[in-house]
Amino acid sequence: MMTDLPGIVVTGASGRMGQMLIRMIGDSDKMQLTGALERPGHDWIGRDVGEAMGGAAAGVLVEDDPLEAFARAQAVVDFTSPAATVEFAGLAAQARAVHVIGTTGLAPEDLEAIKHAAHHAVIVRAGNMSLGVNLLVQLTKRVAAALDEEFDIEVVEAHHNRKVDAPSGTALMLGEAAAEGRGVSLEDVSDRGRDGITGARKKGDIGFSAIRGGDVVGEHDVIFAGPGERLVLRHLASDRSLFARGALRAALWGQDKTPGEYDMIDVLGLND
Ligand SMILES: NC(=O)C1=CN([C@@H]2O[C@H](COP(=O)(O)OP(=O)(O)OC[C@H]3O[C@@H](n4cnc5c(N)ncnc54)[C@H](OP(=O)(O)O)[C@@H]3O)[C@@H](O)[C@H]2O)C=CC1
Ligand SMILES: O=C(O)C1=N[C@H](C(=O)O)C[C@H](O)C1
Repeated sequence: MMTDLPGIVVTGASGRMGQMLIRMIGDSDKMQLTGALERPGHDWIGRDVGEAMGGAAAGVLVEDDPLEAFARAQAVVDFTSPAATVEFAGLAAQARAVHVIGTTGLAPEDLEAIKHAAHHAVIVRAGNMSLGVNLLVQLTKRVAAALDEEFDIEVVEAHHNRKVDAPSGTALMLGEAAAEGRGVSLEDVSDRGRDGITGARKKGDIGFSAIRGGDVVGEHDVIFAGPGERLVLRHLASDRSLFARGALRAALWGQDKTPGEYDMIDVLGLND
């Protein structure tokens, strides 16, 4: 039933995050699901999304035309793939819908395209939508600023065996925060994918390691390893609903904002 509540389109409706978001919107009294998208040819197209998910009818048919769906909505919540997200950013801007981007693995040229779309609409993008990780980002920045290069910084992350990108978006956020705290550019100090005779660790580098296995939702450690002591900042996610909750909060938060690119630090009011 159509009401005055903000209408949300979920892209990648059949995905792990897509299904979580659709369930959460169905349970919410602050928003309504007005669209569920999948790519052309997907076997859910034309089916009621609730029934396709194995539950009760949701009254929304899965469709494959993003612009038509975005034009009817106030927000697009998008956890898909980099190529899809770049396309959706242009279309959501055209429709003037808030675009919440959770997709990770975005290349520099993808980020450039998203930045361009944000001239015309509100975009909230974060590699992790949880309160805990965004607090950890702030903590990481502060600890990195307090410790000198005698402390080696390593970011270690673990995820389920279906994840396609590494390092995770969260690991990169944490690496960026550590670099910012140190007053350096992550690009200059990032050490990814050690293998073989690598030589000794370079002072000042920020290292990344990725573990993939089973159904791990998402685990991140930022290690500050110094002489005689080691400080470990850790976040453990045990339920994907925390990412969906953050994304839907961002979709509502963005409704009265001026066009531009925002992140979850803005949404959660964690700016220091
Ligand atoms: N920021 C955060 O807090 C979080 C971010 N993520 C990120 O979100 C993304 C998705 O994760 P997850 O849900 O686990 O992945 P899934 O693979 O389970 O879901 C992705 C969905 O997007 C669909 N999709 C891809 N391209 C298109 C397209 N062009 N049009 C419509 N649908 C499309 C896929 O369909 P198909 O199968 O047909 O390709 C699939 O249904 C990843 O980048 C992940 O890292 C995940 C959790 C939290
Ligand atoms: O792919 C996932 O699952 C997750 N991706 C995000 C990331 O790349 O950091 C967030 C979360 O850790 C789950």
